[in-house]
Amino acid sequence: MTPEGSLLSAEGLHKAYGATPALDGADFSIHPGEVVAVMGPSGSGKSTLLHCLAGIIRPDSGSVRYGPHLLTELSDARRSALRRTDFGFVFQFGQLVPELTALENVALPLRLNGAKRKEAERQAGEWLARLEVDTVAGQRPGELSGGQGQRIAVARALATRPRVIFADEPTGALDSLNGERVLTLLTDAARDTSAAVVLVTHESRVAAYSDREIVVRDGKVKDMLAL
Ligand SMILES: Nc1ncnc2c1ncn2[C@@H]1O[C@H](COP(=O)(O)OP(=O)(O)OP(=O)(O)O)[C@@H](O)[C@H]1O
Repeated sequence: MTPEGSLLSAEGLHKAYGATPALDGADFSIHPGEVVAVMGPSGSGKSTLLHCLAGIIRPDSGSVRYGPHLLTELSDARRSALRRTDFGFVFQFGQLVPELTALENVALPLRLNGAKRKEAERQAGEWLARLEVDTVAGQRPGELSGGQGQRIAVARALATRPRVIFADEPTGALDSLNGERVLTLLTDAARDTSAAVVLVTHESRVAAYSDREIVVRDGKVKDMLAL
């Protein structure tokens, strides 16, 4: 299955950790600008699916295609280069560099992609304003609230204008008001920049921010519409 016009698609993914199967023939596809919520019980394989789609881990079998690239065939170096230029990541905890200020954290991926310091910090400042955390630009992660930290993580994920954003329980550590705010900002900004979002979540209210929901169960993917 390579659904017509999809940006990222996977077919027949299998992955086991020792004797524990995590993915058992999972298929997936997402279109440019689409927000897909990945739901499912704990241990069903959601994070493993996300890591395979993002080229962080290689499945035991099956293929992942991103645009013209067959991710599952690329070398580790090519996959990491593609992750840096084309993908953005937001996880539940601890992704900010503790020694850097909020502004420097958001500027970092731009610097890694070759931007000069001044230009990287100018763009980072714009993203902080957009995520409503420009007032804490000079503070370090240890001095921020959980909600502020996640907004900065979202700003950092969006700053390089990735084609795909992978978010694994991005609001898991936040109260519901902060969580909803972060999700609104993430999905609005993604839609504005036509980035696709793969959003792994336990919470069904999060699915309200998506265009489509899928459920992972026992390592297989089911389309909610088909259930
Ligand atoms: N690094 C690992 N080593 C060994 N087993 C693992 C590893 N990562 C995941 N697993 C196992 O693979 C299965 C799928 O895990 P995965 O984290 O993908 O599920 P999940 O749906 O994201 O779970 P949760 O919602 O609890 O985060 C589980 O049985 C888990 O214990």
